[in-house]
Amino acid sequence: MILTQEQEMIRDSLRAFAQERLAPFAAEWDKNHTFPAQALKELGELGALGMCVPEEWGGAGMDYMSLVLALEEIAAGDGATSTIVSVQNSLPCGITNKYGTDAQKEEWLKPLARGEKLGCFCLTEPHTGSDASAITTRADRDGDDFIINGVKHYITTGKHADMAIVFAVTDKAAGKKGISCFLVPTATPGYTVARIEQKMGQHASDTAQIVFDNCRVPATALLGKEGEGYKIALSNLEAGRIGIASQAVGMARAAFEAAVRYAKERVTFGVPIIEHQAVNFRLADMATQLDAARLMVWRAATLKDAGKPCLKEASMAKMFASEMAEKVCSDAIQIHGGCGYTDESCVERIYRDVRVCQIYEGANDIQRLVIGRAIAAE
Ligand SMILES: CC(C)(COP(=O)(O)OP(=O)(O)OC[C@H]1O[C@@H](n2cnc3c(N)ncnc32)[C@H](O)[C@@H]1OP(=O)(O)O)[C@@H](O)C(=O)NCCC(=O)NCCSC(=O)CCS(=O)O
Repeated sequence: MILTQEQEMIRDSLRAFAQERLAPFAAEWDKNHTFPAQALKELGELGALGMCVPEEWGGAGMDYMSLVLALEEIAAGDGATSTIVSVQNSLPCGITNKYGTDAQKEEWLKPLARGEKLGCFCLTEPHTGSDASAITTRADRDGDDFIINGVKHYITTGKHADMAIVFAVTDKAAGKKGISCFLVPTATPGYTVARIEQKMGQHASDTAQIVFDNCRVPATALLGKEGEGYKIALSNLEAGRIGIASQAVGMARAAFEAAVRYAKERVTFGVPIIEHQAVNFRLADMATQLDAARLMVWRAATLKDAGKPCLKEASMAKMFASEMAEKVCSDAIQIHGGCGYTDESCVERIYRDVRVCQIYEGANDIQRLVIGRAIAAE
């Protein structure tokens, strides 16, 4: 696959930014659980927080391929930052751009796309993750308003976000077609950050539990039509999953590159360990798996840019890339030996950071279900 000159430029400029402004700080952010606010501001100025939003709405007006190229580079610098950027682009920006009214776009999409404001995506609930249509958060009509009550769980940027895309049941009897989507400013009374999760990795990105307690929003806060929420969630998660796949490739690439550097420096039995066939063959397998995953990401992004269906290809890319990434990071630890298991090297952090790519925005068992269904329908 050949990139355009513009796509190459985007990749190169994000690579330079990530290596200068993210990678040197990633270990410290991880240790201190520091939210990368300044880096996000700078990424916003580069246009990386609203990459596919049209220029008239404050975005960079680029294609999806450019977004996945940017996400790989950002993830190679810091996995946690890439998650915040991926969610912001695919979900708050993606959904507000597609379904927002001009007024909603003026108020929210412009600052989101410029990185002046952050958004989050509230679908998952404590008892409803994979089975997304079983959510119980309610939005009850009260005159010209809706009143939202319920609990959302594992919400990326839930604490730092200025707005939330919230899915809630407006008509219980209608099942999947009774779910609606709302744009909720997080300053609205009744939006409460109830808990911050203590995670295995990605410490620089907050993952919050949000309680909606009589959170009143006007009916004009609806995104799309009443009852369209489930479809909005699933169709945008399809795009989000390509982004997650690209993040997995970026994190795995960073671990692979660290392993190559170490293998050239570390001497055993009188030679750099890269000259030992066991290490050299391991690196060969890692490089091949990485390339395969990247090609799957690029294929899904190309289909999306062409407006072609890519549900199966997006799920395949997410599943393959995230599982590849765990293996490549584990191999990178193995090549580093003892120091790979300590914070002396970056690979133990990347291994922790990348693990969640098999879980969030649709666990890989759900990706298998989506792929299997598509095969059965062909
Ligand atoms: C497990 C599921 C795959 C099950 O899906 P369903 O069988 O319940 O869905 P369908 O009946 O097939 O579809 C419903 C409706 O939506 C339309 N649809 C579905 N996919 C698409 C698409 N890609 N593009 C366009 N439209 C689509 C479909 O045609 C139907 O419409 P009609 O009825 O025909 O009009 C599913 O529940 C699933 O994917 N589960 C996983 C959920 C998930 O990923 N959760 C994680 C969310 S991330 C989160 O909340 C944390 C926040 S974070 O910060 O990221």
